[in-house]
Amino acid sequence: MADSAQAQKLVYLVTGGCGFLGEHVVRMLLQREPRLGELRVFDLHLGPWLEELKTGPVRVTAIQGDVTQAHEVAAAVAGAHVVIHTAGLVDVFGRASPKTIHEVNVQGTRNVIEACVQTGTRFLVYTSSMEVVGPNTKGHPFYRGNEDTPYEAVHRHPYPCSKALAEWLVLEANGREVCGGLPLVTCALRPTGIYGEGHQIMRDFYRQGLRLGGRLFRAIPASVEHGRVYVGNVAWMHVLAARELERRAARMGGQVYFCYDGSPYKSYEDFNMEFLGPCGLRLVGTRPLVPYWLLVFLAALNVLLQWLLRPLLLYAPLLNPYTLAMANTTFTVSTDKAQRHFGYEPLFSWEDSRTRTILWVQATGGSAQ
Ligand SMILES: NC(=O)C1=CN([C@@H]2O[C@H](COP(=O)(O)OP(=O)(O)OC[C@H]3O[C@@H](n4cnc5c(N)ncnc54)[C@H](O)[C@@H]3O)[C@@H](O)[C@H]2O)C=CC1
Ligand SMILES: CC(C)CCC[C@@H](C)[C@H]1CC[C@H]2[C@@H]3[C@H](O)CC4=CC(=O)CC[C@]4(C)[C@H]3CC[C@]12C
Repeated sequence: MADSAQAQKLVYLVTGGCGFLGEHVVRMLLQREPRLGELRVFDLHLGPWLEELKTGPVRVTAIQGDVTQAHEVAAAVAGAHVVIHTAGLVDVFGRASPKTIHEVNVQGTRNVIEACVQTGTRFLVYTSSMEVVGPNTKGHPFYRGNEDTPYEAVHRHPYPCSKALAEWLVLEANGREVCGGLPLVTCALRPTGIYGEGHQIMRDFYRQGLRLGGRLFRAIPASVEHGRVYVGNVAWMHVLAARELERRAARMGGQVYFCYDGSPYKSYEDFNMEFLGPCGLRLVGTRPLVPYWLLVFLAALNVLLQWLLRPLLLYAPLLNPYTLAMANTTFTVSTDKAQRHFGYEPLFSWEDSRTRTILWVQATGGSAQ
């Protein structure tokens, strides 16, 4: 990616490229990265939609692989100019064991870093998470904070623990010498709760509302703000960060950026209603209908049931003590760091993001897709 190579076509690798966010990153790169020559999409499970991308002008290479396997990662990274590492095990419901979450999120990230170092890939963008910061186990609010806001980040749950450790590995690797003698440049992007086309949990809430006769029942006070960001803007931020990492290496290397856009500050449920409302659902109650102590009890009961039923089946409902704490603790960001460091502006307005998400829920919410 040197000056003389401005016209050179670049090879990008997106790990987790078939996931919710990964697919948007892949499509965004194809639409918005003019220097793209080859796009490698690495995932444990490849999506059939990749086939349609193979007919375009950019070479799209689908690689079925596992980030926990160092040799598979090294083979995929070899020859790539830029890696966008978005693969991860997103599990706050107890579906996977803590060991598996650690292996995928931490060891997988370590493998990506080592592959960059061994093969001479210099630019690495990591998809971190707001959860690296909080909400913490003490339920302290993080009210419209930024990357420098002091906050006691204390985690116990395997998912945030793994994301925090992986982010630290990525930032620490900034400046390491890669094969060929040049320094590795890394940065981490921290999305808050991502929404948009392909968001499974949004679809689950929609289906639950349909089953309940078009109603959802308020469980969380409307005053608790939960940060949300549109998937298209998160993808755009990844593409821009990857593009600018070389030119602005001194400024961006080793930095973290919250992902943000113009999405309004609302409670988790009120925010969902921005999409589910126009799809015919209604949120019943201006205040929580169930007392908080009962939710705490039900969440604990779900943990017990999960444990008891484990030999027979996987019982992993949305409500558990961790998700309840997540939804019930204010955590929102207000920052312009990405704008200052690499010129990020959201590509999609709130109105666009909302419309796109509504159309997606309407189109796929009731179907088995
Ligand atoms: N969904 C959200 O609200 C947020 C997600 N994130 C992060 O964004 C990234 C993407 O998350 P989502 O798209 O929501 O999840 P997702 O589950 O839809 O996508 C993750 C992708 O990684 C792949 N993957 C999992 N294990 C793998 C392995 N061992 N080897 C190769 N590929 C593997 C999956 O097959 C999947 O396609 C994750 O790193 C997650 O931690 C961060 C903040 C919020
Ligand atoms: C009425 C119930 C208490 C509502 C439960 C809602 C929960 C399922 C979700 C509330 C907050 C979500 C998480 C949050 O948006 C941040 C996240 C960041 C990530 O990196 C991964 C996803 C998630 C943990 C997200 C998961 C669902 C919630 C816990």
